[in-house]
Amino acid sequence: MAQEDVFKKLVSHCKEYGFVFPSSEIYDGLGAVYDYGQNGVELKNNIKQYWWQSMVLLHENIVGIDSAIFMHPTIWKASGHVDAFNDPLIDNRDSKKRYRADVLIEDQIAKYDEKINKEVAKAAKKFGDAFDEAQFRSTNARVLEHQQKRDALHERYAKAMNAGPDLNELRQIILDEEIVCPISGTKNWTEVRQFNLMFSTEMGSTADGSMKVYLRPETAQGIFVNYLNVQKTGRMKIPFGIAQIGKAFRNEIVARQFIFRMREFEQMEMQFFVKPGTELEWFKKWKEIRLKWHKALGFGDDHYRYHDHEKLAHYANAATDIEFLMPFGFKEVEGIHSRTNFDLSQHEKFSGKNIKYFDPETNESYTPYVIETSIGVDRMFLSIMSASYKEEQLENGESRVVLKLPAALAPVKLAVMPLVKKDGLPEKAREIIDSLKFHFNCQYDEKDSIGKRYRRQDAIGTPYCVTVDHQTLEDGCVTLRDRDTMKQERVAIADLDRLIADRVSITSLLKTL
Ligand SMILES: Nc1ncnc2c1ncn2[C@@H]1O[C@H](COP(=O)(O)OP(=O)(O)OP(=O)(O)O)[C@@H](O)[C@H]1O
Repeated sequence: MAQEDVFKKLVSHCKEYGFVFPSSEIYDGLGAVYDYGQNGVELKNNIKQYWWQSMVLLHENIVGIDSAIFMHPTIWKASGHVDAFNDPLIDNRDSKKRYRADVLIEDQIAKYDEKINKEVAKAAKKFGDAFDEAQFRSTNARVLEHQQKRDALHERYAKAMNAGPDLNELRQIILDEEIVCPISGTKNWTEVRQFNLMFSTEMGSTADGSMKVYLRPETAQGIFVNYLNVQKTGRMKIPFGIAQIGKAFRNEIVARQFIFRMREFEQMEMQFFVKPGTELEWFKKWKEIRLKWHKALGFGDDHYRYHDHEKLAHYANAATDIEFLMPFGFKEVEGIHSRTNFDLSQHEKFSGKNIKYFDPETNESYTPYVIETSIGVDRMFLSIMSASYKEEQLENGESRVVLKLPAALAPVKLAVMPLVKKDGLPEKAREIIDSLKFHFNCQYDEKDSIGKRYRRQDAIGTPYCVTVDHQTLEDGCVTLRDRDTMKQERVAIADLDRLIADRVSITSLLKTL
């Protein structure tokens, strides 16, 4: 099945099974804003717990905070967001649609790649085993032509972006490449303008004199302005980290690909404060720690890659993304940045307060350097859903949709089902739930045939199902069914907790780190 179709199916599955709903749906939705349903919120909470515990439980020098969304507006001046948190925007005069100029050009670069890959696939089909891909790429005239065009475009684009970006040049590239609007099909483009991504609102009544405040576009600044509070009250010694999970808001120009790019989303960020000069060593360590965290979910190492940044933001001296293989290609899910002492120095300058760290061992004061790990909860959610969604053909000719979620992240861990709705079986099933519900999330289900009930649980990723039958009342045993193997075994009710609790706990994942 084409990857685009898989993605469409995933989006409708998310809605049909209570994972993600478009926001304000009965009012026709709100662009790039989504709500999480009964299963989505459980999965999301489990992802957050996995991240939080891996940070604050496993590292004695990392603690958490929860700072407010509203912050003093000067913070965003100091951080550079007021002046420089922009995307280059271009409108098509005919469709009245708005695009990111950089994205239009990046899509054009991807089109050359598609053309090259098509030529390669065609030749592979033609020559079969005798096909030498490397030689074909370096000798085929059509491939060489596409490669040349792509590389020239890439170079010109990189130069334009490095220059600030150069808005006239971005527009010229769009014109020269004859990029058309996907809606109107025309090249009737406006000038390219800078567009600030922060949402703003007014705080206080106008009579008192209101103040323009921003909805935070990242959670990190709440950590920077509190770092000394935490350091002093927690008696933290460098190196130490502060973790935070919270909402962030960006008025994205082009919001597409479902929950990949949203206007309201959630971030899990950790800022690690280190001694100047040691930051690149810590950057390397955090790159490794974070990739291990992702890989522990068991989707396969081929789903991940680093993308080291060649072009660095002015405040960074190293940066990499962890990319995940989504149905629409490798995409960033997490950024790891060595942010130097830029943010803390800026806050020192703009606030006029001394926020240097005093090192009791060396008796020196200095502004720490910072390594940041920053991951989007919603993007992580999408990556997990897309890697877990499977359509399987069964031996008996039937098919099933199953979410092979890591058991520790699954919304429901165990479904308990009485074979029939009588003879005391429902009561027995509820008794089992009552004894297990304090340890993990159980669901009672008595409607429809057992087969249908299994399919419903497969579709939401429930790793285990238990069936209570007449024999249960006599021997205290139930049938335990495994989601992935679909194998069934007879086990004693008394053993259920021992068999399941460990495998479905976040702790089981943390122990592999
Ligand atoms: N609009 C968004 N919707 C959902 N998640 C987002 C959004 N913007 C950023 N994130 C998440 O927050 C993480 C850290 O934010 P960061 O500012 O480094 O992203 P970014 O480099 O601006 O992302 P992108 O290049 O995709 O816009 C990203 O890796 C991503 O997982």
